[in-house]
Amino acid sequence: MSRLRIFADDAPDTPQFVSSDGEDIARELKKIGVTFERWQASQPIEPGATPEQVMAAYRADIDRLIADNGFKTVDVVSIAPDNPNRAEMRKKFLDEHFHKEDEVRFFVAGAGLFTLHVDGKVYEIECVKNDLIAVPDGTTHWFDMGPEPSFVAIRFFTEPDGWVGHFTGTDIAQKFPRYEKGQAD
Ligand SMILES: CSCCC(=O)/C(O)=C/O
Ligand SMILES: [Fe+2]
Ligand code: NI
Repeated sequence: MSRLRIFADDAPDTPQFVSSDGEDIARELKKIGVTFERWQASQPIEPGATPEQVMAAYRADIDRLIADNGFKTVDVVSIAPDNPNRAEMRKKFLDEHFHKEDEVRFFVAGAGLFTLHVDGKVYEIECVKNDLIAVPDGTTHWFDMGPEPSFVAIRFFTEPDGWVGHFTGTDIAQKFPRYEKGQAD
């Protein structure tokens, strides 16, 4: 089940808000310009499936999102717990950064932890299969797939270069909870 926790950015031990209700999560995130929707990831995909398999299975959803939003690039992050590069892949997103475009991700299997840092608050979102999240450009955040990652996410980019992260150099991400779970579905 997806879950949102909201903290003050100087109080990582004390969440001010906790909910796994989809409408609660969408309402709270809308206040900071984030879209959160639960879709239907209808095609069975296993973490570790190839990008080609994922793209083929979700072609209709991908084409609709591209047509509606003008995305220029689509890719897939698909990782199973036994991936030999998992520690390196996890590290890539663990520190606070932002993007110069919206971050649009559709989880079609497994789970991961997005944490957003906005106006003195920290929004920790466990995203699971079926969740679509769109984070506005410039929002500082980090993402933890956990020590035994297990998820598949389709990523949509408006820039032709795909994923480009701008790191802020802060240590805030190290003060907030990491993702200790693997699979959530
Ligand atoms: C959930 S997809 C992998 C993480 C990612 O693309 C990103 O931008 C994290 O901040
Ligand atoms: Fe990101
Ligand atoms: Ni990022």
